[in-house]
Amino acid sequence: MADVTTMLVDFSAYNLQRDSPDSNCFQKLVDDVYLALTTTGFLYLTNHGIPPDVINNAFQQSMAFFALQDEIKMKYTKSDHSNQGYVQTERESLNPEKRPGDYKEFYNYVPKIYASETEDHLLPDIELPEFKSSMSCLYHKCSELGNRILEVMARALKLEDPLLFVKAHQGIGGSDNDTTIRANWYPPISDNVQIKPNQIRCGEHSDYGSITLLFQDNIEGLQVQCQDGSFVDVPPIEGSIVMNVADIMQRWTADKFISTIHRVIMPKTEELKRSHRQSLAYFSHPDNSFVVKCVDGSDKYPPITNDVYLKQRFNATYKY
Ligand SMILES: O=C(O)CCC(=O)C(=O)O
Ligand SMILES: [Fe+2]
Repeated sequence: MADVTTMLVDFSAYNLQRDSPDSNCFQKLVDDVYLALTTTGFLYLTNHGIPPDVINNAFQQSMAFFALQDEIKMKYTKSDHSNQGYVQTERESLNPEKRPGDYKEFYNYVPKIYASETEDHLLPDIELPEFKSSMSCLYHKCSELGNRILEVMARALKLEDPLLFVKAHQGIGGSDNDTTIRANWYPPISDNVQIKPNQIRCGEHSDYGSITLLFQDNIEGLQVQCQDGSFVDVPPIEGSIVMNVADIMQRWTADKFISTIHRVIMPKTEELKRSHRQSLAYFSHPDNSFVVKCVDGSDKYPPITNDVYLKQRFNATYKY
């Protein structure tokens, strides 16, 4: 299985520049998505229609945030009862049994405003007045594209209601939905940095939500696991988005679509060690109160609300 590569899927037939699908090539898109998501669970989306400026601005603002002094970044630290904010190196352990904390920093952006508690104080508006608007712009483009992908996925499974997945995500951006953009920053491994045994940039894990859209910079490191346990590279391809199935979607589809383990390894060469790496991950979630039931009508997994499922998963991941 070690020669498995991640499929390239051309999204032109339903990209954000179109009002409706292109009937000439839509079925090919549906078939390609079915093939990729039932085999590796990962694909590269090309011709998706998110403007490059939107992506570049979010990358630039995210880099400007990580370049701030530590004391400033710490003002924006994520608390343990919410999802927004900054998390410093080693605080997240994605593979706690086998590895020390991940050698990465990240910032989670969630646009929702809680009724009782606003989280605006966790946005770096003073230092970076354009941070919020650039994250928000990418978030909304990803939501639009995400809806189209979810529709294609439902059509691939020939669901009676092709908008079932889309309807389950209608609260994105509001208080009943945890869809998040995570800006990841992997610092360079300079000579004065002590890397612990088995420490890597991002430990082996699968994502928790429905689907993930991942924007990589031009630095390699992402790998996905094959069925035989080995890992293969998912190198950056300029202009593409890496899309993957996450855990609640695997459960929802009674294991038809596969949520695959992935990781980000330490740089292999001296030159890469001196480079930092950035990625932006859009983690899409169904609404918290939505009851996820197997779409094939089976009882392979009992129905569960998304918020109960998420709580179980988050509790295992953070060190406080
Ligand atoms: O940085 C990457 O390429 C992957 C990050 C990732 O898998 C995650 O944040 O869940
Ligand atoms: Fe991930």
